[in-house]
Amino acid sequence: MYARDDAIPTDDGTERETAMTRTVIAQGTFDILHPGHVHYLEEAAAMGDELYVIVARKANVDHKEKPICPATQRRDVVDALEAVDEAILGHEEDIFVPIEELDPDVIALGHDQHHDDEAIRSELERRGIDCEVCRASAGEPTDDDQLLSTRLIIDRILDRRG
Ligand SMILES: Cc1cc2nc3c(=O)[nH]c(=O)nc-3n(C[C@H](O)[C@H](O)[C@H](O)COP(=O)(O)O)c2cc1C
Ligand SMILES: Nc1ncnc2c1ncn2[C@@H]1O[C@H](COP(=O)(O)OP(=O)(O)OP(=O)(O)O)[C@@H](O)[C@H]1O
Repeated sequence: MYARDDAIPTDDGTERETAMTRTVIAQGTFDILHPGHVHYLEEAAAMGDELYVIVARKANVDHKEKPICPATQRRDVVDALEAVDEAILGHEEDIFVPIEELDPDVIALGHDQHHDDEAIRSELERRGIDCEVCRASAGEPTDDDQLLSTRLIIDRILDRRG
């Protein structure tokens, strides 16, 4: 399934056909990357052709501890991942502004994100954005010592060095 127009040259170069690109959005805090983030972003990338990642602003992280790293650093590290086409800083006040600008085909919510899927769907509808909302799966540790959560990494640091 495709959505966004992309002009491409035909064999004789005189006319152009239309191909479509399926755009996916993932989002999150991404403070101290770990393999769970890689799992999520690779799964989100596989849902379409282009993956954009919205990196949450500190002010909007209000359901847990604020991130340690600045937003630009979190964005730059996410942007360097192979699965990611572009990471962008989220909007400070209205989280639907980047969605309106990017006009995605899919929003991939993380497996444990606190957002209510139905509330997001109805806000998208209200704003006239035609977009699927799906949930990604949880990445599991591949060995007992893996830390697939920023909070667990910070807890381990505090435990060992605090
Ligand atoms: C569809 C969607 C769009 C979002 N856009 C933004 C945004 O523009 N700015 C922002 O600061 N956070 C944005 N967020 C992130 C949330 O506000 C929240 O901070 C985010 O879920 C981080 O939590 P997590 O790291 O626990 O997943 C967005 C979340 C969703 C689901
Ligand atoms: N183990 C994991 N498997 C799959 N997705 C994950 C995993 N850990 C985080 N994610 C996803 O990555 C995105 C960003 O997550 P976030 O930055 O909150 O990381 P976190 O490790 O869950 O943080 P914290 O431990 O502080 O809650 C979210 O969509 C989240 O669901």
